[in-house]
Parts: sequence; C-alpha cells; structure tokens
Amino acid sequence: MIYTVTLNPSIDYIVEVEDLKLGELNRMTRDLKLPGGKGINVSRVLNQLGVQNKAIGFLGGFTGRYINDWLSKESILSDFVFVADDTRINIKLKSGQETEINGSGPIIRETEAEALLQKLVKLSADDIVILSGSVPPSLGEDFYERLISVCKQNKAEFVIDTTGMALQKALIHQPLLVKPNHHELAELFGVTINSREEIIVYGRKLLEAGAKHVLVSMAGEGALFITGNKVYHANAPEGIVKNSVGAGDSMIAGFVGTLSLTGDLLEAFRAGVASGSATAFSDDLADQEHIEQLQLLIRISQV
Ligand SMILES: Nc1ncnc2c1ncn2[C@@H]1O[C@H](COP(=O)(O)OP(=O)(O)O)[C@@H](O)[C@H]1O
Ligand SMILES: O=P(O)(O)OC[C@H]1O[C@](O)(COP(=O)(O)O)[C@@H](O)[C@@H]1O
Repeated sequence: MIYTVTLNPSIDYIVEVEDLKLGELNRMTRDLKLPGGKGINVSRVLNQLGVQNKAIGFLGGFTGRYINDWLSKESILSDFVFVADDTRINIKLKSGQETEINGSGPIIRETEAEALLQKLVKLSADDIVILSGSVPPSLGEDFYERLISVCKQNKAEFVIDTTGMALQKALIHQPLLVKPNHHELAELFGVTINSREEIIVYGRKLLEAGAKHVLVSMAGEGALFITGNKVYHANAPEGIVKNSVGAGDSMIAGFVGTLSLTGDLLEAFRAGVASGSATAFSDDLADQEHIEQLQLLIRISQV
C-alpha cells in the first residue's frame, strides 16, 4: 500500500484578478477552492492512475471537513487525525503571474502527533510512505525524523518532498525518491544554478548523501532523472498552462504509482513528467486520460 502523509493540508483558494492593483479594491474574475497540501494532491493523482493509496495527516475545523468530504466523494481512502484548530487556506493569486501565499498551519498537540505516528506502526516492507510538504510550526522541526524512524523500523520505503533541514536530515535514511525543483535544489545548497550541468552536479550530491533516485523538475523545461551513474532528461510537452499548483505533487504520484505497478524506472519517469504537465494544463489536478495522452509526447534521452 502507498500512504501519503500531509502534515499541513490546505484549501487552495485559486483567485484570478485581471490586472491586480495593490492597495485598491480588486474584483475576482474567477475563483476556485480545491483540496490541497502536497500529500493530498499525490493521493488524488494516484487515485486517477488506479493506484490504491491511503491519505493520512492532520485535518481540523470547517476547512478540514471540506477536504475530508472531497476525498470521500472521490473514494480516496483516508484516515486523518482531527485536530481542534482549522486547517489553513493557501491563496494562489493569478494575475499575469502566479503568486502564492501559504499559511503556516494549525496548532498540533503532542497527543495528536502521537496519534498520527500510531497509524503507521503496522507498516511492512511492501509499503511506500510519501512524506510531503511543510510542517506546521507547532509540531517541531524533527517530526519528519520521527515519521522516518517508524518507516525504517518497519522496513517500509519512504519518499520525501520537503525543503531545508528536514530534507537534508532525511537523506541519510535512503529515501526511495527526492524531487526538488531546480530552485529548491539551488536553495538547499545555498548556490545559484545557471545550467543543466550544474543541476546534475547538485542532483548527484543528493544521491551521494543517500537518496536512491533523484528527480529534478524544471517546470516547462521538463525534468532530469538521476539514478546510479546515469542521468536522463525528459522534455515537457507543449500546452497552455492553466494552473501549475500541484504539478510537482502530480509528478511524484506518476513516478511512484507507475514504479509500484511496473517496477520500470524510465516508465515511471515518463508517467511522472506526463502527470506534472497534465496538471499544469488543467484547472484542477491531472486526470487519467490527459496523463495517458501526454505520455505519448514525452521523449527521454540519456544525458
Ligand atoms: N509550464 C509547464 N509546461 C509543461 N509542463 C510543466 C509546466 N510546469 C510544470 N510542468 C510539469 O510538471 C513538472 C513539475 O513542475 P515544477 O513546476 O517543476 O514542480 P513544482 O510544482 O514542484 O515546483 C515538470 O517537470 C513538468 O513535467
Ligand atoms: O506545505 P507547503 O510547502 O506550504 O505547500 C503546500 C502547497 O503545495 C501544494 O501542494 C502544491 O505543491 P506543488 O505545486 O509543489 O506540487 C499546494 O496544494 C499547497 O497549497
């Protein structure tokens, strides 16, 4: 079974304003409320791909109920810990450019944190746990380490998609996959990256630090897949970008879901890129038909 863990879910409130004027009244031309948070996005795309999975994490208040109801309607298995405080609302403002304003998240008590860890005590070596997104400040920076240690004790594989120290500390525990975008990769090493060659240099450092496979996504430029001593590039298909929120999460879903079904790393890479692009070209996340269409347009070459 694949588990997705979203410590900090969100309602993504997508707002379109034609010509945003700061300090003035602006009227929305369109708005959309979607369940969000990285692991939840991964679960929704895995579901599209027909890959059984269970979403866990923390939900609270009216916003948490909205997300829970949405997941039930899509028949996604879930088992969240319900907390007293409201799940956050993240603003995704579209006005020419995409501007994101993400909340810090609700207060999580130690008893609630323990309840989440308890949901993973029966993991086995056949399971993959996808740990995604930011950590609400009240949980403490080491919470991913606590989750990883439960995965390791039960010999389950884990994937981690987060930033900064939490990602750095996870590498030694040999995650199945890490997927920074090229900006996050540069930030992680405190450098500026100007070329594909430099991305490969820093991507390889993540392998050396312990990751089993590394995907570096580059939005419209596609992605690099770094594994063993090989590096592959995949183009991103051409299309009209509607909403790239969740593109990275969709890529993780496509990769891990396909790897779990086929065991084929390059097919997983292809499905990952197609899923990311299908989401970028949609208002909501990618659907199965769109992912299948785009897979036909992806060329993978060894670098
Ligand atoms: N503008 C785009 N055109 C085509 N594909 C895109 C675009 N933006 C994202 N994607 C697809 O989604 C993947 C992940 O996107 P990216 O923006 O790099 O991740 P993140 O959401 O984590 O920042 C890319 O590798 C690509 O396949
Ligand atoms: O936990 P964080 O880092 O604040 O990110 C949460 C946000 O990331 C998203 O999961 C989208 O992530 P990606 O665009 O990187 O795939 C949104 O749904 C959500 O608002």
